[in-house]
Amino acid sequence: MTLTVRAPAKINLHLGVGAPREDGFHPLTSVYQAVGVYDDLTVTRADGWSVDLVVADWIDRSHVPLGGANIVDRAAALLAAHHGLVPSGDLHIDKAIPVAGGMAGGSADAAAALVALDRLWGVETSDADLLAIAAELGSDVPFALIGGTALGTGRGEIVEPVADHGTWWWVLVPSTEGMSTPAVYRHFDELVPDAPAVPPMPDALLAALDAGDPHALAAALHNDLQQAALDLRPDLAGLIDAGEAAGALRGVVTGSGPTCVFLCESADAARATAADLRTAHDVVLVTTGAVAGAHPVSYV
Ligand SMILES: C[C@@](CO)(OP(=O)(O)O)[C@H](O)COP(=O)(O)OP(=O)(O)OC[C@H]1O[C@@H](n2ccc(N)nc2=O)[C@H](O)[C@@H]1O
Ligand SMILES: Nc1ncnc2c1ncn2[C@@H]1O[C@H](COP(=O)(O)OP(=O)(O)O)[C@@H](O)[C@H]1O
Repeated sequence: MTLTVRAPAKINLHLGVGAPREDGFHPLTSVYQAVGVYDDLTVTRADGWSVDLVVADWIDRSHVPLGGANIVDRAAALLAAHHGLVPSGDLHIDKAIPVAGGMAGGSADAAAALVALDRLWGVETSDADLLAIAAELGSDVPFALIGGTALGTGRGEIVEPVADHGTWWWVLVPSTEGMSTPAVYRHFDELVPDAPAVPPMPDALLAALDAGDPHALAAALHNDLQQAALDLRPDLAGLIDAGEAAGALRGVVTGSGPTCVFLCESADAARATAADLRTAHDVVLVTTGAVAGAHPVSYV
């Protein structure tokens, strides 16, 4: 039996960050959207356990740990332990989500592994248990399971879908060099020593999503980590200006960066913005959101 599960990248339409909790995590008010850039995970029955990887030609394979240190190894171990099993299977990752790019590629792989191994092992984990295991793996993993557009609270792991009546056109510009999420949060703490205990709700953004209005959404996009990311990567400010000058309604850093995402008014506007940005950047992707969370695409 061979099963392929596809999991999407996420962007943060809103990322409100509060003061660090006692456990070191930051309380978040995040609006996630799953976009059409995917990692595919293929699992095949085997007696032992193995993980291998291929990457898109613009991704540096050496940035993805193998040999037991990949997040999919932890996903397999947690799901197996939940059912009193030992992990088994050959798992193959086909990666097109930027690594350490603020797009939750590792989280997507973890979510895909949970969905794929649940089927491979025939263990029929409940949705509630799968979400709980996902939350143990990482703050962004539950969202990768549900996809769509969702509000994330707690440390980002408590997710609920929100009304979204738009088809949103995005231009994405990843960087070849990733950024460390903990380092960006640490710099945020230096920049904003008086962050609130609970970041406020992004009411205007939620209304723009419900209305399907790209101009209102563009005006409401917000990321509390953006200044910290720009301090650590000053070149990104010029990229955001260039995307907006090329016709995007608005450009922002996604998550802890360094990927910058540009909301465009239409498919044509996205293609034109991307063409302009390609004169200076090797990798410029055009995509839409919202798309589904981790889901099987082939089963033989
Ligand atoms: C910043 C965000 C925004 O969506 O995305 P990315 O930029 O990583 O994609 C997330 O909060 C990243 O979530 P994720 O990458 O799953 O984080 P985790 O594995 O849970 O935690 C990694 C580290 O990030 C920091 N962290 C993460 C989440 C959170 N609410 N507060 C934190 O301070 C902690 O230093 C933690 O040790
Ligand atoms: N399957 C995986 N894909 C990508 N990175 C992984 C994976 N497993 C572990 N990692 C580690 O997790 C780090 C964060 O990866 P990623 O999820 O791509 O970024 P981000 O947290 O910015 O969204 C990487 O730098 C890498 O060391």
